[in-house]
Amino acid sequence: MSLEIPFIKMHGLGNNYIYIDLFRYTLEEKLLSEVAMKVSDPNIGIGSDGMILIHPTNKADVGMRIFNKDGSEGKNCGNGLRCTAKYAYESGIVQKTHFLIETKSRIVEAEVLVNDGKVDEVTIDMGKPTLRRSLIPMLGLDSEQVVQEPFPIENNMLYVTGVSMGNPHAVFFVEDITQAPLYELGEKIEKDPRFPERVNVEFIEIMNEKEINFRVWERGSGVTQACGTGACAAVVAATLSKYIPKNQQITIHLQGGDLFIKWDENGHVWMTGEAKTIATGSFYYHN
Ligand SMILES: N[C@H](CCC[C@H](N)C(=O)O)C(=O)O
Repeated sequence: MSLEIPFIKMHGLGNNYIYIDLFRYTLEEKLLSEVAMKVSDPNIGIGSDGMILIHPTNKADVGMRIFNKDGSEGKNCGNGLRCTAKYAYESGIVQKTHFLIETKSRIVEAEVLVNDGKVDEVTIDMGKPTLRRSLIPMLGLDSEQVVQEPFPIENNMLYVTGVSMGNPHAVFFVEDITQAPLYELGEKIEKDPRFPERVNVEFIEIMNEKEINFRVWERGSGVTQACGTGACAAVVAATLSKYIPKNQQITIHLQGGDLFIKWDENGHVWMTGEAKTIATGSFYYHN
């Protein structure tokens, strides 16, 4: 079977995905995982951190599904949400600047900043973090929160803070971000049995009460330039650890650039950042 699949490649701070507009194209469910792996491949595909589907839904103005480079389906994607919002507005799927996006794990509110009909910046109300151990999910005696819990791994003693933004994150504090064991321990932590659904792994360095340095090893995609849900999880973890105050805008310095995050007094996490279009075209799928 051969398919010519129209795509849009977009990124948020270098976290790039191949987007397929299912308002205008239909792709069979059984092909999704394989197509995600194929489009993500830099040698025989287009090259990306994964694939994102922008789809009709009766639960919100637009729906978003994310697939990682390894074909696994994630349940939320902060950079993907900003790019989905940009595309939905610019393509006319929505005719308003404030609208709802459905993800696998929650419905979020998006606000696009428009200049000359183009969206360069998006703010998303990412909703409330989930902190209960069993809902992150993380194995062990259930508890309301997992904050800097000893996490022995490969002869290292790390201290893990667990946060779900609809997808699971394990946050570790380091003294110097340039020494973060991203490649040495990223995949080992991602696939550690203490995380039954695997986990996204963030190493963060607290610079001051308003700035955090950040690196990420993503579940199913490895090291990426940025992770929006991870940046939200970082602010929640730093607040729970009492390194930063609540209800203050924090600048997260990711490899690909800065995100602006605030965990407000109502418990909602807000994320503001760029969304960029790289290319459009056709992907030729064969099986
Ligand atoms: N890059 C995404 C996160 C992808 C999460 C995915 N790796 C998962 O399996 O949860 C972001 O900007 O939030």
